[in-house]
Formats: sequence, C-alpha cells, structure tokens
Amino acid sequence: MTTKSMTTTPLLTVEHLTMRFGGLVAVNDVSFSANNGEITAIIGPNGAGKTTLFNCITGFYTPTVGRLTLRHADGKEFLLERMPGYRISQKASVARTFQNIRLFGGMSVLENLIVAQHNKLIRASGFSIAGLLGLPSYTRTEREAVELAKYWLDRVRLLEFADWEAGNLPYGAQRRLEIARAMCTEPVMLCLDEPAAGLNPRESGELADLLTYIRDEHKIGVLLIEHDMSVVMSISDHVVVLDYGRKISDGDPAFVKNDPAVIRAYLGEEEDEDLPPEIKADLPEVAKRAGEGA
Ligand SMILES: Nc1ncnc2c1ncn2[C@@H]1O[C@H](COP(=O)(O)OP(=O)(O)OP(=O)(O)O)[C@@H](O)[C@H]1O
Repeated sequence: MTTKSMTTTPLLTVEHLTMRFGGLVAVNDVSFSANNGEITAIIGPNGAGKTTLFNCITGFYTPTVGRLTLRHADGKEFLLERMPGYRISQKASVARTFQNIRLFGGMSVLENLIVAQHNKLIRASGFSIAGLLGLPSYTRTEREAVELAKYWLDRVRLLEFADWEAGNLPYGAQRRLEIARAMCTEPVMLCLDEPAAGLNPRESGELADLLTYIRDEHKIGVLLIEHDMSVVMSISDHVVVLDYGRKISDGDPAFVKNDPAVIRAYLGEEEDEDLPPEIKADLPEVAKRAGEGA
C-alpha cells in the first residue's frame, strides 16, 4: 500500500468481498481501499474477477458476502452492497463505463451528455410538465447542463462533433464520449472498464492524459480495469492485482511490478512465451529472469 493511501480516508472500502455463481467463486474474499484524488487500477489475467468486482461495486450484482462502503467528502456513507444500481449512480454518485461501449448511438453526441444529466433536470422541473415548460429553476439548470456538456466535449476534443450521431463517431471518439458522459453525472467515483481496449498507442496516451486530468483537476477517485500495462503503470497511484478471484498483490506500481506473485500470475507456469508484449515490456528484469527460469 502506498504511503499516500494510508494517510487519507478511503473513498471506497471493500471488505471481504465474495461473489459466487453457483459453484464458481468469481471474487474470493477480496479487500482493498481506493482513495479520493487517486487512480486505483484493478489488474489481473483474463477471468481473474475484475469485471465481477466492478459489477458488485456498481450494483449490477449483489455480492454473496462482503461490505462495500463509499464515503463522500461530507462524511455521508453508502453501503453499496445494499443498494440497487440506479441508486448507486443517483445517490452515491458512482459512474461507470463498460467494456463494450454503451452509448445512445442514434442520439447526437450532445444529447448523450444531456441525457446523462436527466436526474438533476427532472428535479429542477419539480417533477411536473408545468416545470418543464416554464420554471426558472428548470431553465437555469438546463442551461447549466448544456454548459457542463460543452465543457466535457471540449475536454475530450469532441466539441466540433456535438451534432453528430454518437453511433457514427470513430471508435476511439466513442470511448472518449463515454467518459465525458460519465463525468457529466458529476461522480465522486468513476469506474472505467478497459477504457483503452481497441485504442491505438496515440489514443491510449491521450486517454492517460485525460484520466490524470480528471484525477488532478476534479479530485475524484478513479477505479480502472485495464489490460494495457503502459497506461496502468504510468498513471496509477495504486494497483490491486487479482488472480482466480483472489487478491494477490496491492501497492504502488513499482511495488506491484516487482512482486513475484504478480510475475508468476502473468507468466504462468509454462507460458512465458505467451506473455502479452505490453506486459513483457513493462515487467522489470526480475520478471524476465523468472520467465527464463520457468
Ligand atoms: N454472470 C456470470 N455467471 C457465471 N459466471 C460468471 C458470470 N460473470 C462472470 N463469470 C465468471 O467469473 C469469472 C470472472 O469473470 P470476470 O469477467 O469478472 O473476469 P475478468 O477479470 O473481468 O476477465 P477479463 O479480463 O477477461 O474481462 C470467470 O470465470 C467468468 O466466466
């Protein structure tokens, strides 16, 4: 665990989380914490339980066992394992993106970002048609919603595409739009499931810049599942490693890269030739030695 992590109150505390699907234990007694103003990466080989963990945090699954506590800066606490998904996004202010992009493809780029702000707009309307038609609070909130959408479109370099159908954007742009849409909900924690998947190296670099901007300028917690080790190791403050559902390592990038348990998990017993090049490139000398000795 990093020194920084130990000195701040965690935004998210995961305690003894277990998720079973029948006889399969996808997440097995996992505990860790994630801080505000930090990027926490969850890494691990395919099938390690990363997405299942995300699905528990964001209310898609109710964990079999365990406690998930989210603490807002004002001290308000939310026990996420007891909340349905829509309340986790609405009340606990947790936003997420998905491995497979889930935009409203037939809506414009701008509309995608306005729809994301539906909750505050409907509140400002006083939940009435009359409100939608004329309440000053609604008009003001609507104007602010457009301003926020424009701010994030600018951040992700999509302002000039505001009127495009979202489904017609190139793949990398759709990934950026998903992050912009999540940020328009003004989350305290942003959960990103493989945001670099399918991006070229230039786009991955830009994604890394965007995530560090979100962390540094907006001071929220970012939880990141990612296979692209160049992204993970360059921007994460804290890395949690899963393998076969269990946590096998937890610390800052330098610690995790050198942890023999991580090296073994990625190399396997006899599979050093199959190690993904991006991991091979990033693991230190000790990893290569371990591979040679396997
Ligand atoms: N809804 C489900 N029902 C049954 N088994 C599931 C379900 N979801 C996930 N699993 C299983 O749980 C294990 C962990 O899967 P999960 O998708 O969480 O891994 P992952 O680390 O995200 O993998 P990847 O990196 O390939 O996305 C796998 O064995 C998977 O087949």
